[in-house]
Amino acid sequence: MKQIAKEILHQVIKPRNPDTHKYNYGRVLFIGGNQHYGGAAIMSAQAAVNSGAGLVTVACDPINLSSLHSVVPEAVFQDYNDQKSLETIFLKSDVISIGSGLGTEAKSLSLLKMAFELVDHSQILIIDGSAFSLLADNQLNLPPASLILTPHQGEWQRYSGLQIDDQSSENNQKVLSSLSHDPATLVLKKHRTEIYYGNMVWQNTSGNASMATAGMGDTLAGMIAGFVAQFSNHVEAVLAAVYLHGSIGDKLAQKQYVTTPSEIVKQISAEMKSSSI
Ligand SMILES: NC(=O)C1=CN([C@@H]2O[C@H](COP(=O)(O)OP(=O)(O)OC[C@H]3O[C@@H](n4cnc5c(N)ncnc54)[C@H](OP(=O)(O)O)[C@@H]3O)[C@@H](O)[C@H]2O)[C@@H](O)CC1
Ligand SMILES: Nc1ncnc2c1ncn2[C@@H]1O[C@H](COP(=O)(O)OP(=O)(O)O)[C@@H](O)[C@H]1O
Ligand SMILES: [Mg+2]
Repeated sequence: MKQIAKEILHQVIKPRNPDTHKYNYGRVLFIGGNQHYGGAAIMSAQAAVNSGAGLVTVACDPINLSSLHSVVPEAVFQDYNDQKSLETIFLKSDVISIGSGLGTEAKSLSLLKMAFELVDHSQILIIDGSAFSLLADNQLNLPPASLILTPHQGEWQRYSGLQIDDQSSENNQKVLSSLSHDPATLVLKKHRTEIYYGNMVWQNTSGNASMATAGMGDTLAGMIAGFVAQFSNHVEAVLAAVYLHGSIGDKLAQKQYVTTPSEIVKQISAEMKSSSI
């Protein structure tokens, strides 16, 4: 298993070409944020915006509209009940992240099915949070797209059928390759998060227990979305996002006991700047 170290940031994050505009940095769509979990979609959007995604849209329950705009005015709102408009935005997106705060009700399942039907080979689909509970309880095949799965160990247990004690590299690789036709990226979140792609396995070396706070994974999904939207090698971009998320937490934990998602997102851009030099 390879260790992910700081060098990955310098490898992935490069100075921006001066002659560019926002659409060169990717269109990202989040589908999630039901009546109870609006915060999850908002935290993801905030992380993607601060990671440099060019245009971020959040398709969520309309109850979240004013809180979304008060926290992240940069994000575009889309009512997830308006199927036609959602489909139009979906087809124009480079990266779609579904599941953070999606919930497990009938609406959540119909949105997941819609995403699996619409997604295309040229798009990157991130699957997070509630989507794993839906996948575990319903017979759905993963679609043909560049897939990035970001479960925590409990979600992976539910979906893969592997008890946490049985989640060895060999077992995880075996299940992952059986789940999808094309190689998918698995980000198995835990104290030392592991990333799987084909026959490669990496272990993160950053992150700490001050980060065991609600929304920390939603924030990571947003950072991954922002990174894969703008950096071309999407596996390296995932490694960099995972490392940066943990290393920001490590810096903050030198001076504080608890780290919140809002504090992480404030540091992303400055850390990216110092890594790009
Ligand atoms: N403000 C908001 O809007 C927020 C919205 N959120 C949204 O909520 C949805 C559900 O997300 P969720 O994480 O609560 O998942 P859930 O399906 O209840 O599984 C949790 C169970 O799994 C187990 N477990 C085992 N290993 C684990 C590990 N490493 N890390 C964590 N858990 C681990 C553990 O079992 P235990 O160890 O306690 O026996 C635990 O009881 C999802 O859409 C998410 O985006 C949240 O982000 C919060 C903020
Ligand atoms: N003890 C820990 N050490 C390192 N990282 C942690 C620790 N606890 C939580 N994290 C990180 O926080 C995130 C939690 O993700 P998740 O459980 O999906 O959160 P949520 O769904 O509440 O947003 C993961 O990236 C995980 O690696
Ligand atoms: Mg989560």
